[in-house]
Amino acid sequence: MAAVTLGPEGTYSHRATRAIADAEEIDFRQSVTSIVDAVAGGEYDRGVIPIENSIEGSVTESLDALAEYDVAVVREIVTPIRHALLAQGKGFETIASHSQALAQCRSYLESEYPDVALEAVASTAQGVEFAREDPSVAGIGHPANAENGNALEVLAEDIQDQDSNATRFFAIAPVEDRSTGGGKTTLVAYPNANYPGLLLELLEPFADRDINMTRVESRPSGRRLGDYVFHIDLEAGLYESRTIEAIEEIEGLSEDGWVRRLGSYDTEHVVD
Ligand SMILES: O=C(O)C(=O)C[C@]1(C(=O)O)C=C[C@@H](O)C=C1
Repeated sequence: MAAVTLGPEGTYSHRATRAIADAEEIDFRQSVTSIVDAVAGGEYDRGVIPIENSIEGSVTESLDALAEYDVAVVREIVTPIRHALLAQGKGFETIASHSQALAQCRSYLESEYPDVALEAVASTAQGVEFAREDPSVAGIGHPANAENGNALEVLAEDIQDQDSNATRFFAIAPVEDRSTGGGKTTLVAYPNANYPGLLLELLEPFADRDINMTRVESRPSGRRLGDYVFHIDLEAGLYESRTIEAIEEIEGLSEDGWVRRLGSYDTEHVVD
């Protein structure tokens, strides 16, 4: 199964992708949006994108791409994130990594390297590659990246602010692969309305049917200030009549906008 994820080799997204595709079938892109675009266009059977981190919260580029493109969510992959500081030696002046990783290590960086410049790059593995090429740069990423090519020193391990640090990824697929089977469902709703009680009305159909909502996140629609797209995750499948009925109510509230059912799926925990 041909899959695409955030590169280069060695990103956390790459590690998550190995749960659904063989190593030789995985290609890399430089941004989450280009991954979603490639899957929506049918270039790949699967794409893996980060959605949410336990310390830093949503990966907003991923949410916005899911609202913009028509794709299916076919699996949720949850993995622990344990960051290491990698460099050719101690003489670096810049630490390069993905903005999420820099934020997840904020306390460590403020206490150990208050004067070092932080540089946000396309991915953790990209930062590590810069460190491999340049002794003035250190990278933050998975410790296994130290051994890829010219070995780097592991200057510190487990530098994330919380031991329990974990990220949720979505495995996405072309829309034909949308499934109604699975214990969780993701929706994106754009009511294109703004009146007192709208959010309450969007939540009630689920509460009334005892459906547990595991996440609701609003993102700006980009059309005007105060206008939002809602990303909703449910602990229920689209094969259940209560889920269909609740979504039909949401569709009724969104007559001037739209509701997209991204699909139902199960969760996989990847520990390595
Ligand atoms: O840069 C990587 O290694 C990624 O796979 C991206 C990403 C993210 O966007 O959250 C994935 C997991 C970690 O939370 C840090 C970075």
